[in-house]
Amino acid sequence: MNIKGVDIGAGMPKVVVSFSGNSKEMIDEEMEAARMNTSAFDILEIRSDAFDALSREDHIEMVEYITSHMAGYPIIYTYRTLKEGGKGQKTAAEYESLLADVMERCSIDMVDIEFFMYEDIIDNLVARAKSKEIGVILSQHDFQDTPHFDEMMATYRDMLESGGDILKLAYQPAGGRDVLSILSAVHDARQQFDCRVVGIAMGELGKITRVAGGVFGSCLTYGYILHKAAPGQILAEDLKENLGLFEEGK
Ligand SMILES: O=C1C[C@@](O)(C(=O)O)C[C@@H](O)[C@@H]1O
Repeated sequence: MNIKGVDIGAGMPKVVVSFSGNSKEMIDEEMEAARMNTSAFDILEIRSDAFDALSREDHIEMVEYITSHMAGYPIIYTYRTLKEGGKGQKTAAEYESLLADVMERCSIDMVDIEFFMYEDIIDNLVARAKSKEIGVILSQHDFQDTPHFDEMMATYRDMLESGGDILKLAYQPAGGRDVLSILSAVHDARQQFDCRVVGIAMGELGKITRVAGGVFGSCLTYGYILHKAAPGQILAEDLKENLGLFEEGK
């Protein structure tokens, strides 16, 4: 899956930085910091749940403001709902309408769709993304818990069957065993289903999954440049440097 020269799923995991500013001033700061750190990341994520207070038109304008200024990078559009750890308070119907509109009108390369919405919403959004040639990340987050290994495997399989190009799970581990379970699920899903996967254990305990997840098959790792978008995120610059440890021939 090659987007703007970034080959996702080949070689090292690609570093995604999340922009989570909620005003033009904050976004300007984030874009400026990104331009000063171009070697620290590969992909940009717009966390649009930060724009929840804006009207639809202003929301779209903010997204376009970022995509036009950062056009050289692959851009993921993510509206993270409250129940999956974000700030987004929209109902399922509003969520569907927003994502559909953004896919129609904005220059995004990938869209993050929360997999545990209603099935018909997922089907509609995936179909729309495919028709626009927008890459589909299907995701699930739990900021309280880590499910059992078998459940993670079933979720990865269901996500693949629903048309996900990248399948992403992010959970809060209660201990080292949970971190290992997540890495095992990443490893086995990658092997068994031959798909692009991401597995993140959040918090301090989970940092190893952000740095070493690629060894087990994770194709993306999320970091930050100015503001953390999730617990345990690592500064993009440090992330890139540490990923180098796992690079062949280094
Ligand atoms: O899904 C993810 C991963 C994440 O939750 C993290 O733990 O880094 C951060 C989110 O912005 C992103 O959409």
